Amino acid sequence: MTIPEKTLQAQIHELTLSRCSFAIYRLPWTDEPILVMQQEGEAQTLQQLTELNGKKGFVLAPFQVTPQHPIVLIRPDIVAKEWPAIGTALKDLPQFPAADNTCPSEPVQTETTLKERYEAAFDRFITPLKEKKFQKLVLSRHYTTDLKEDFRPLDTFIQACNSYPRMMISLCHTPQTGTWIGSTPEIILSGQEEQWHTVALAGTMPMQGDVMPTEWSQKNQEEQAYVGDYIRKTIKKFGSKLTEKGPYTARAGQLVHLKTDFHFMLKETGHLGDILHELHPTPAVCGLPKEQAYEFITANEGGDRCYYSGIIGWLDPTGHTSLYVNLRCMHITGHQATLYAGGGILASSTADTEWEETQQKMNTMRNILSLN
Ligand SMILES: C=C(O[C@H]1C=CC=C(C(=O)O)[C@@H]1O)C(=O)O
Repeated sequence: MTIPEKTLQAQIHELTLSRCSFAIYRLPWTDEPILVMQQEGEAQTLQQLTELNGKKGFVLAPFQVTPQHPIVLIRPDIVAKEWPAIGTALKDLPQFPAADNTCPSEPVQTETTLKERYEAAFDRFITPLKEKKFQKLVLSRHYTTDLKEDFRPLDTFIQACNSYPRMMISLCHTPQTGTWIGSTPEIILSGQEEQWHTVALAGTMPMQGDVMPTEWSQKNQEEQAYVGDYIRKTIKKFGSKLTEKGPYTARAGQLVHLKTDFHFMLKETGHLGDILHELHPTPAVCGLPKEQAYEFITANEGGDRCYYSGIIGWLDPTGHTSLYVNLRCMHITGHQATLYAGGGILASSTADTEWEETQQKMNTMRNILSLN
């Protein structure tokens, strides 16, 4: 991706310190940054995904909606593509008030403390799995790291674009959500007119140098099949002419996942919010049975997922929609970043392997931070 002018880097940095609402994103296999910005007021907040029916804009939805973490919708007063047009669009902006600086610095935890905490959560999760109360539960964690003095969000966005051509890269800021940067491999809903697409993505292995490993363990195959079954069942309620491709091995940075593509037809696009409400959270980020798993995770995970494992992207019922699950992401707070990752746990899982998998997933963001 071409590097924008230095003034643009500084301008975007300033905007992340204000009460402006904007997103810059880049779709997989494209080289085109897209800016969506609200020129006045703050992003709309919603309490339910169904409220997105018929709406257009850039969406950031949390894993769990709470008063602190609403669904936000950035009104697309400005949409600009490519750096020169983005630079022009940002020239005559009104002055936005400064963001509340209410984020006290988090103490940076040692790896030993983080691992002990993870192991305790793993124990809470594995017991009901072994008792067959759940078929699958996704356990996630987060950790906070200090950023370099000269950290610039747009630099990191560009590093992510250059490092991860297959992923959807985003930098999103609203007063309600703060600043999020991510690099996600997982579509939740994309398409236009009658043609729609979603995926079942689960199971993880590291790349072997430049070679994609393709021998999948039974555990990985099972955890992906749960996601596939759930998506198939959900999509059948809304769409017709469902076709499926996979599971096949798909690369995501230095990892590979098992992926099934689902293509289907929608007669009308005014109810995309209903589909999202039914799909989210899929067993790729939650578990089965869904409602009980959701309750269990929010009560027992021991952390706040905020916008990690929620939904991020562009929604347009009359044009093209590209919505993703917000994975491999981080929340920027002052001079710190909080990175998030999780993984599917089955009764056969072991804590060490699952911990290692979250490390590898967090490396997606960690690696580009160290490039800055
Ligand atoms: C929950 C995450 O990944 C999901 C997507 C692909 C593979 C996954 C897994 O192997 O567990 C997860 O379901 C994450 O990146 O935090």
